[in-house]
Amino acid sequence: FAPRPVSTRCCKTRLPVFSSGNGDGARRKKKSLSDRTPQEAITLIQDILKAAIEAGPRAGPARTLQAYRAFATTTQEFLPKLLSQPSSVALPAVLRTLFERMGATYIKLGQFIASSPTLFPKEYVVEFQKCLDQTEPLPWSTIKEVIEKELGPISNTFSSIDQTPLASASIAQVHVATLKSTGEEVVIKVQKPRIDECLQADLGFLYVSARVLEFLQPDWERTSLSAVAGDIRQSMLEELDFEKEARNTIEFRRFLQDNQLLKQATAPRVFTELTTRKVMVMEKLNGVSLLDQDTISQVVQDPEMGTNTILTALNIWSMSVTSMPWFHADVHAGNLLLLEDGRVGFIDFGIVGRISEKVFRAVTELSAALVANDSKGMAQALCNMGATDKQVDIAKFSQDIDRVLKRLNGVETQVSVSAMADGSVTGRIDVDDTEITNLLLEIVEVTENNGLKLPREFGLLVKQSLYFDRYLKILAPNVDVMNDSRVMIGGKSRDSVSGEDGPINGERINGNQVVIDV
Ligand SMILES: Nc1ncnc2c1ncn2[C@@H]1O[C@H](COP(=O)(O)OP(=O)(O)OP(=O)(O)O)[C@@H](O)[C@H]1O
Repeated sequence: FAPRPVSTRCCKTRLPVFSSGNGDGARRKKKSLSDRTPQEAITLIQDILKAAIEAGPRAGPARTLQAYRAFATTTQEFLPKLLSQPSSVALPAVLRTLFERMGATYIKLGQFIASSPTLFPKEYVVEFQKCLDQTEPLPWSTIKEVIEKELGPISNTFSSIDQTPLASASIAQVHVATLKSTGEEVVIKVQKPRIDECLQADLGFLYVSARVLEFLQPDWERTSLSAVAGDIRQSMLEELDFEKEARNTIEFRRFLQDNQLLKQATAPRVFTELTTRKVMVMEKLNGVSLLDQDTISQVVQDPEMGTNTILTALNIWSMSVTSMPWFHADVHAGNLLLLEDGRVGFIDFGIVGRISEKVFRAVTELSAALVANDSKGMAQALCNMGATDKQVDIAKFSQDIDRVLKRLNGVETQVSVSAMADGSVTGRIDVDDTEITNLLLEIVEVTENNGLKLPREFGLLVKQSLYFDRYLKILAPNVDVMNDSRVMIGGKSRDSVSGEDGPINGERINGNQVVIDV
């Protein structure tokens, strides 16, 4: 795994959309999203189609056909209404539907929008949360071809492979197999054929990204569009590189090992000799998704287990944020497993986030202020993190923060438990992603209303923390994160902040302590 230099060439490419040649650049900068006309939406959709078709010769005829179909079905569905009653059509829904139908590149772009509440308008962030990344599995013969091209004849390495996939998403398909050499059960994550060409050779892709960004964020003086386009490109290329994902997984395991955490949590052992950019072979973790219904029934019968599992996951994730150069930025329920041996399993290190020194320092200040219930301090920390060109009214800002915090504490959790005829208990939890996003958006909104623009990396971090907040409320309802003396925020317990003895940094991870880095 020799490190590859990251090309920045595309980030510097002069994109058509940035050109001021059409003469209306200055006017456009003053527009807001609500000023967009249906005709502009139609032109955008046509541009997307054109870019996808132009990429056809390199991405394959199937891609061109897919683009035509997506365009035809979406316009058939929405165009008549868009022309006759524009106000009755929700543009975010039109774009999201189109993206899902256009395939991998656009699904990934949609997910980027969904995970960037500091960059995009609320209605688009909420709508793109629904962007589905589940696809029809590819036939086994296609997947087999990829494996054999990358690793040689299957029979040389594997004694058996389950031809029915464990999962299938836009980029990869996952199959369970047994290693011939040791008899160990493994999973093979296989990149779908031509996906890399489709994404990378999509000549118009960066142009389309910029067009979409410009459409969603007309006020682009505040945001550096070229930087955002570069960000999207880089995060997509990273997801396409399984050697990179393997390195991340290995680094996370090393972090667990160095901190003596392997007894509480693990990440799959990667078989580097069986890993390429397109295929990754790793240890199969035996467990169930943390919020799987069957798991919950176990948890309900043994509440301590649920509490310990989620506290451990939260502790470890938070610690990794503060002590590693990157953090797992996609810890949704499907990527956290409760293993048969009681440990927590972290999987899928394809999407990671990085925080700069400046944000890291501000997050630490923010955490300390949060622990001390010091909303003025929180306002100051957010000021230190964000960008602004005017004076912020700290007193008003801190009052607004107070209101959001009160609402954060008041979030209801939906847990239903039923007793079955055979005496067992089952439970069901409705995790409402939209509500989590709304809370995050509220923080961002309050900050923006006070004249500050927060960096995207902060959005990723807060979103993960809000997920954990929700899991805690579900699985460890007796832990009051904001007031419990066992809770550690930003590496300091509430007691230690108020001058009493509290756990020190090195002792942060134990079953009873929670570390929250906002
Ligand atoms: N090491 C593993 N052990 C057991 N199951 C695994 C392992 N890796 C992946 N899986 C299963 O395969 C599914 C998909 O894997 P993964 O999340 O890595 O793929 P993905 O294409 O990046 O999906 P997404 O981005 O939608 O989460 C997981 O949700 C999990 O059920």
